[in-house]
Amino acid sequence: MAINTTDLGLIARVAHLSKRYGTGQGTVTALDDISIGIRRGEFTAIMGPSGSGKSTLMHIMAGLDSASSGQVWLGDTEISGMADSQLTVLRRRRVGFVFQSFNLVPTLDVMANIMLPFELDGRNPTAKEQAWVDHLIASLGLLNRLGHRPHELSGGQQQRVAIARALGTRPDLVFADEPTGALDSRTGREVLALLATAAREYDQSIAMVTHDPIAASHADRILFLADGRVVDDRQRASAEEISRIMLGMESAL
Ligand SMILES: Nc1ncnc2c1ncn2[C@@H]1O[C@H](COP(=O)(O)OP(=O)(O)OP(=O)(O)O)[C@@H](O)[C@H]1O
Repeated sequence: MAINTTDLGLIARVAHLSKRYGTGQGTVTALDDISIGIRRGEFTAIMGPSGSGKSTLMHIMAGLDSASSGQVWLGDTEISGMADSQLTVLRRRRVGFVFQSFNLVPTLDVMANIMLPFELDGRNPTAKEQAWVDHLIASLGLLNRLGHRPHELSGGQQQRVAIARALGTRPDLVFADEPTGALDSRTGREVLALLATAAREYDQSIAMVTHDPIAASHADRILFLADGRVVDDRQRASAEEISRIMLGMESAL
């Protein structure tokens, strides 16, 4: 099936995606025939109760895990069925990650952490890319921290370094996995505002997995998963509305 995701305004798409773990009676269906698209330039939150399949969906869309059946596209590239070596290169060039635990390299300073995706790709940034990285560093307030190691920074500062690293190569899609999970609420709000700004001002597509209604309320769109299926799809919602939807989902389980 040839699908041009770009024509659909989508940066990523899954069709009839299922993921099963184990075999026989012990089989767990983590994702059950999901078909969704992530829209280009949007900040999308993926929400759902514990065990609903959020991380599994994100890992498969990011090429970190394989599907049991169904198809997965990043841009116009079908990644389902790709060899691991191809996936590694694709992730390096076209995907950015922001994790709850920041995942910075402790022995590298801030500048080296931010430049790591270029380093891993075995190349120097072009002048235009370096200007973009410099802009990110300045706008994320990291200019006077460039020589520091991660342990010398606060949690919020470390997450800002991780965001600069994720946006630096202008990836097709940034995946954020509970990016505010390790931060206090005020610092968490700042990080969410930065992600929302990246989508609005830089047209950066972002998919964020979270179980926090306040975090999801910063997103342009919220996909709700329950039991491995998409059960709701909203364009913006308040934290209160999201909590109500989540409560309804949990009582229906
Ligand atoms: N490697 C694995 N082996 C077996 N089962 C797994 C594996 N990974 C996930 N699962 C199961 O798949 C289902 C979905 O898990 P997943 O981690 O995607 O949920 P989640 O919504 O991200 O949960 P949480 O919010 O608790 O992180 C769960 O029932 C989980 O136990």
